[in-house]
Amino acid sequence: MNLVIETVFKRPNLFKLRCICALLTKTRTWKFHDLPVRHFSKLHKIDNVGFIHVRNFFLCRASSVTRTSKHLYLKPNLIIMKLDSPEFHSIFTPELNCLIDLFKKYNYELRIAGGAVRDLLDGKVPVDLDFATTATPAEMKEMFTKENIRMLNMNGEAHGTITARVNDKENFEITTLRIDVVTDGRKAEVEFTKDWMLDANRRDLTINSLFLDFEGQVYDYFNGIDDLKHHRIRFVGSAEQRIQEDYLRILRYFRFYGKIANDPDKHENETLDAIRNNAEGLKRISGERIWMEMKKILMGRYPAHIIQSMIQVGLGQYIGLPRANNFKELFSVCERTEGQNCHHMTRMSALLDDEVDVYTFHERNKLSNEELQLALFIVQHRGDAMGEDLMSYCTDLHSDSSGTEQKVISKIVELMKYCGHKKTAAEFPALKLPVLPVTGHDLTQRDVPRGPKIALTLNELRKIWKDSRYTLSKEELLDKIPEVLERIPDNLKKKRKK
Ligand SMILES: Nc1ccn([C@@H]2O[C@H](COP(=O)(O)OP(=O)(O)OP(=O)(O)O)[C@@H](O)[C@H]2O)c(=O)n1
Ligand SMILES: [Mg+2]
Repeated sequence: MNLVIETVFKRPNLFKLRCICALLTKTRTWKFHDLPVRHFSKLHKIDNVGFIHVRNFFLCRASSVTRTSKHLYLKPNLIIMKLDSPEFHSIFTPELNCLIDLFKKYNYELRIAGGAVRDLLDGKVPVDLDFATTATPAEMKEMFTKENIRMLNMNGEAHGTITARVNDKENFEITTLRIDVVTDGRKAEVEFTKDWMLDANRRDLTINSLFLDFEGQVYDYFNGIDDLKHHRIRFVGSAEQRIQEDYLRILRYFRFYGKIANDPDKHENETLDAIRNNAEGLKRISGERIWMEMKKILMGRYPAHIIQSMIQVGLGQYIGLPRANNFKELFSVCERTEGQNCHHMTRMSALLDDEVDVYTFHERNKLSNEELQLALFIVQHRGDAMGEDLMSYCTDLHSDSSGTEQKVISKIVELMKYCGHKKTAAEFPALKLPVLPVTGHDLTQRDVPRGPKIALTLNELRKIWKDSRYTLSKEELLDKIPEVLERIPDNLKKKRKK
């Protein structure tokens, strides 16, 4: 297939354009089909819908020209490879086979898209499958209705997504091929298409722009297979443009870097520049979405290197880490927690210097209460003089901490992981912890007035019990009530009111 160039100029300057063509092919005919897109993207900028910009001149494209409205598109070289791995064969459930037959029957194309193709090529069984189709949402709805297949949650319809529940057993999310026509950095207005290349072209990374049919053929328009093979994370076309369509892609880039790259710190300068120039756009992204990505980065590969790179390109202030600079601590904690199955917050705490940092981070990322409490706990206790006998330190900490037994134990275990005390982290949960032998009920039986005095007395008794190394019996503790009560002022409530 020979590609003959057509040109569409904003400001026609044929001469300049021809010079560039000549540079590439030494003829006036461009032969894109045997050049990977990346090859010429150095000279040209490929924008969000596949235009090529040649040094400020609007361009062009060729072959079986695809037109939408007034534009012409570049048709990049399509690479097809065959996948025949056990992982690929493992995806075929009876429900999926049923879905495939249905789309065949109605003559619509259906392929697996995005992350699942990437994972299969990487030898992994994908967690979930995303599907792409040439059928429009209306056509899908008609087909599923005719075939008595239930559809769920119609919220995604405007963006082309229909969820079908097959055999009342398995859900399939199927999205119509689309072009993101207008984007505001978070969500897009879309136009449906039948062209697989255009759908690939709207996606974030080359490794996420692959399609897979059910014969095992992988369709690759943007060199995703080669990038995956060489552990490269690249945006499809222009990084700036891809980021500006959805600023969350900045974090997705770093997340996939942690998943795919095999060098902790080998980002392409061009990509980092685009991220640096667009970092501010993250302001518009909700804390929940940011935190979702951050959690995966923290638990992926090279978390310390990646988060350091993120802060160095200026993301800190937009992701709730305006003061973060203690990379030494981050590196140590990530190293110490390697293979420890630690909580993501344990690693994150390394970059939070104090409680103010924790609350700043919480404000941006809307942490769960469990995450917030864990970060506060680690920040408060990581500097404790823990002594030689760590089990004893943990037992005391347990006795001093409020909260349900299980929650306190898990916070202590995380603290031990943070500090690199692996043995204690593993053994502490199995330790039979001493239980305070007196309860609030025992105190009321001994005429301690109800109200705040009960809790205060219990606390005092707990301290006495701890000082005895948990040896005092119930009776011995109850005998201490009078002396404890003497230390608690009578006008407790009045004082509080003041
Ligand atoms: N901001 C985004 C989010 C998603 N996508 C596209 O939509 C696909 C599916 O998105 P998602 O399920 O969020 O990510 P996956 O790549 O499938 O990764 P994961 O394994 O985390 O699901 C991606 O592969 C990518 O092609 C995108 O282009 N830009
Ligand atoms: Mg996915």
